[in-house]
Amino acid sequence: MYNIDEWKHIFKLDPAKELSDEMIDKICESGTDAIIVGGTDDVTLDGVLHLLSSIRRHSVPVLLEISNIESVTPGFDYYLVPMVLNSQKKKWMMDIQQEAVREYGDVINWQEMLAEGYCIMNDESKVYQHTECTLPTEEDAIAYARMAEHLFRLPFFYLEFSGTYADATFVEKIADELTDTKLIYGGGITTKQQAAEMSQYADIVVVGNSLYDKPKEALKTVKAVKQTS
Ligand SMILES: CC(C)=CCC/C(C)=C/CC/C(C)=C/CC/C(C)=C/CC/C(C)=C/CC/C(C)=C/CC/C(C)=C/COP(=O)(O)OP(=O)(O)O
Ligand SMILES: O=P(O)(O)OC[C@@H](O)CO
Ligand SMILES: [Mg+2]
Repeated sequence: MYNIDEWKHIFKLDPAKELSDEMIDKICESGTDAIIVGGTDDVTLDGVLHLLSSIRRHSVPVLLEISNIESVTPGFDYYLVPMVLNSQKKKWMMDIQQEAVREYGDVINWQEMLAEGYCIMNDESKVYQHTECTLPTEEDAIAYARMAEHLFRLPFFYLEFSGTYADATFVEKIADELTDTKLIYGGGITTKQQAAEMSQYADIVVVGNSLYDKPKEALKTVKAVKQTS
């Protein structure tokens, strides 16, 4: 339906946080390639439906990044299924997803499902603590990237720095390991310079929290990424 291979920039909106209708309109008309609806805490069906109905007034593609089964609803273009590679618990990598497929497997439209291998690098982020991660070294992260590409053949490897900006040389090293699996970088992008820098290495950059904290600057990241490509 959409050419995901051409996507470079995505905004991530959290169903548990407030944004004005005016801001949602600006985000949707910013030229971003897609919107992800997703978050860690307090993601409810009501919150997801509320955001979806506002975003659907625009033509931008919209994806639900599933954080719990209770908040999944039809109406999205795609569904991202996180698998947390550096969790200590099999639950967050395999079991929770297996339970969902066991329950709903007969009705899943597999064309709409996209798996993401998450490597969570900020030990202070909510998602790191929630999914009971261990902090990878550079060698560990490279190994996860190689597994995503060569063993699991995942469509996406998500280098997650949620709330903090990474060292670009580290992101470059991870990018060098990936050919078919696309590298998504997310974390701490608040300026157009940062967006442009990460866009040199990641296939897709994701901008989340700065939409809530520094919205004017966040909106400028779209153009910065498009100019780099
Ligand atoms: C369309 C339709 C109705 C289909 C029905 C069939 C169906 C239900 C299909 C689902 C198929 C499937 C396999 C689903 C998996 C279900 C599931 C529960 C997966 C769990 C995924 C997971 C490991 C979640 C943990 C949390 C996580 C990784 C969330 C991702 C989002 C994220 C990283 C947010 C960042 O949060 P953070 O920045 O730390 O937080 P704040 O910004 O709030 O500070
Ligand atoms: O909120 P920020 O830090 O921009 O991170 C974006 C995204 O990777 C969060 O899942
Ligand atoms: Mg967030």
